[in-house]
Amino acid sequence: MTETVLRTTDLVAGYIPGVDILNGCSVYVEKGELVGIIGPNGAGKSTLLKAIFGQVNIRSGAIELNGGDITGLKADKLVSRGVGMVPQNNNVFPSLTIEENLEMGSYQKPKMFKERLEFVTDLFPELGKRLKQRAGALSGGERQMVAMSRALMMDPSVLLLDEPSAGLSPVRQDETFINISIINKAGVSVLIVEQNARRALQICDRGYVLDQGRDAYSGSGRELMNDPKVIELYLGTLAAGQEKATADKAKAAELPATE
Ligand SMILES: Nc1ncnc2c1ncn2[C@@H]1O[C@H](COP(=O)(O)OP(=O)(O)OP(=O)(O)O)[C@@H](O)[C@H]1O
Repeated sequence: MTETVLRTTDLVAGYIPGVDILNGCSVYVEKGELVGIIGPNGAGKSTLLKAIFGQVNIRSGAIELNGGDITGLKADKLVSRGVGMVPQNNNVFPSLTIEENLEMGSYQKPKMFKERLEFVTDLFPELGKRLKQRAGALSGGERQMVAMSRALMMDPSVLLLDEPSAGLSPVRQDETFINISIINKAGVSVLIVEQNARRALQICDRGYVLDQGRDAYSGSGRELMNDPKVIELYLGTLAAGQEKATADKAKAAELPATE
């Protein structure tokens, strides 16, 4: 039986009074799922994650975590309830070591540190070897790995990732998508917002296309990637879309094997 970990229902939210950015947005994540949010610039993708994470005023609608109402809770409460968030920018403390960054991730429950450190270094052995290295000295992709690991230190019910591939080179983007798959395969439910729509849909179980603050389309990653309407409106032309998807898929199939 499926179990819904996160659900937004008819969410209306915005930054400035009288200006709504989300206009009735309903999405859900089942336990163990990797769900992607794609859509044009300004559609409200990042705003959706920020609204879930208590950083945007919610005017109406509801957010539930594991069946309990979390609408309007502030970020620190949400973290202790089981929401992990990796913002797009400034998501590591550059002057701290990797280990100190991970400690910051478990500051609400320091007793969990040892066990969770084992969990994240099992997922990413490279982290375990470099615990004393300063986060500021890492590549963009490695920093993203630290940021995601930091959010995993509280053993979240759901991990929210805001455009994790933004600003990374194509190779680092590939590494980041592989790392997200690794996290999800370890049983973590993930909601990811991405501008790199095709690449995100390749790794997602399900996805939503957000348009003007509404969930305009939803389906499996494959369905959305092959839906002519979605391709035409959001992924480029049909032919180019299919060509690119095939090339990306071939590349994706190669990458994990070459690690
Ligand atoms: N802090 C803010 N204050 C006021 N308006 C904001 C703020 N952040 C975002 N917006 C506005 O909200 C709208 C949606 O922005 P959002 O970042 O959620 O879009 P997005 O779908 O993530 O797009 P992109 O892919 O370009 O980041 C935009 O019109 C943006 O200008």
